[in-house]
Amino acid sequence: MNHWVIYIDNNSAKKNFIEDFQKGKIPNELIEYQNKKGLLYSPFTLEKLIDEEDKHDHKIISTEIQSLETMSSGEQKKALLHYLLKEKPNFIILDNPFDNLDISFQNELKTILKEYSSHISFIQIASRKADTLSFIQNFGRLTFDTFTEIQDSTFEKQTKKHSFSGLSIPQPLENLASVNNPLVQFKNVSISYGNKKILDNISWTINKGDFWQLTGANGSGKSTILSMITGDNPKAFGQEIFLFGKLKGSGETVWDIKKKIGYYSPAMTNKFKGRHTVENMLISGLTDSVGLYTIPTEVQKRVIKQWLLVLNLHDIKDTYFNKLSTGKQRLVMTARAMVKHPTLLILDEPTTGMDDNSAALLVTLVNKIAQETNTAILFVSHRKEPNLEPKSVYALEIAPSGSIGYITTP
Ligand SMILES: Nc1ncnc2c1ncn2[C@@H]1O[C@H](COP(=O)(O)OP(=O)(O)OP(=O)(O)O)[C@@H](O)[C@H]1O
Repeated sequence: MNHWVIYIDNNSAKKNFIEDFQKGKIPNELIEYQNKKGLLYSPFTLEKLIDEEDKHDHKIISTEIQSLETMSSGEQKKALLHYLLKEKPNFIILDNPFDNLDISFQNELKTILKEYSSHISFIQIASRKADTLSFIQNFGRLTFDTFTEIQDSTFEKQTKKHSFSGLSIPQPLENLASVNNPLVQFKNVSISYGNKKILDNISWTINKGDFWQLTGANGSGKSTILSMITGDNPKAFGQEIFLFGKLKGSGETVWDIKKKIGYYSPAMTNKFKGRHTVENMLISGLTDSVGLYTIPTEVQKRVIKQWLLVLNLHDIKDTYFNKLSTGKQRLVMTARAMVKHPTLLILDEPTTGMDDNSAALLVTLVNKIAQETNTAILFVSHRKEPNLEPKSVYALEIAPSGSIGYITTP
C-alpha cells in the first residue's frame, strides 16, 4: 500500500489542492487515487459535520451524552477519526493530523494509522517535517498551487526565512500602570457540565509582567479556563474569580475586561473577511474594532508604522490581510492583539497549523514582547513550543473529579 506525505508551507494553496483532489483533479504522480473512495480528516470536515448536525438536527458523530460542537478540539478530532475509519475508504487525506492533539493522543493516532496502513492509503499533509508518519515512503511538496514529488531531504532547503528588524517594540500610547494586581486570580474554582467534572479546585494567580504557558491534555479544560477569563462563560459566575482586582460578575462589563486584555486565537482570523490592509488591521488593534470606523490619528499612524518596521512588514503595509500567507496573518494578528499594550496578552494555540519557520518567528515575537514590555503573557498550547521562554508553566492534569492544576518549570 502506497502512502504519501505532502509538505506545505504557509504559502501553499492547501485548501484548493484538497478541493481539486476531491473533485478528481489529481496530479499525475498521485493518479492511483483517481476514482477511489477518499475521505478527508481535517478541520474543514469537522466544520461541515457540525453544520450538518445543526441544520438537520440529527446526530452523525454526536452521542446522546455530548454534541460534537461542545467537545474540545482534541475530542472532536478523535471522534472524527473513528467515524472516518468506520466508513472504510480506500484512502484518507490527513490534513495536519497532529494539530491540537496532545502527546498521548498523537502517539495513539500514530499507532491507529499504522495499523490501518495495510489496507487504507494515507496522504498526509504536513506543515512540520517532524510530524511525518513513520510508514510513509513517498514525498511531495506543494509550492503555491504546484505539486512536485521530492526526495525527503530537499524539503528544508526550500523554506524561505523571514526575520525581524532588530528594532525595539514601540512604547505604549496609554499608560495602564493603574491596573490592579493580581491580574487574574482563581480561588478553588471547580466547574462541571452536568455530571461531567471538568476543573477541580483550581487556584492560580497571574501577576503583572508574568509569562505563563498553560498546558494540558486534550479536554483538560484549557479553553474552559480561558473562557472564564475573557468573559464569555456563564460557569464563571458564583466562582471566586478575580479579574484586575474585582470579583468577576460584580459590575464590570465584558468591555471593561476586554480593554485590558489582548486576545488572539487562530479562529479569530475568519472574522476579518473584508478588505483590510495590513496597516489598518494593526491600527484597528488600538481600538479593538474589527474594521476601521474612524480616521486614525497621526499618533496612531506613527506608532503602527513603528510596529510595521519592527515586524519587517512595512513593504506590504497596503496589502490586503486576506491575501497574506498564514504565517504572516498570524504575525499580524499577534501584533494586533499587542499594539494597545494590554496588561494581559492571551495567545490561544497561536502556532496551530503553522510551518516550522513561521512558528519559530511567532515564538521569537512572543519572547520579544515578554522581554521588552510590561505586558503579562498567557500562551496556551499543549505542544512544547521550541524556544518559547515562559517563566512558569501551569499544567492541567485530567482526574476523575475534574482536572487538577499545578505549577511547574518550563
Ligand atoms: N457545553 C459543554 N457540555 C459538555 N461538556 C463540555 C461543554 N463544553 C466543554 N465541555 C467539556 O469540557 C472538557 C474541557 O474542554 P476544553 O475545551 O476546556 O478542553 P481543552 O483543554 O481546551 O481541550 P483541547 O486541547 O482538546 O482543545 C471537555 O471534556 C469538553 O468535552
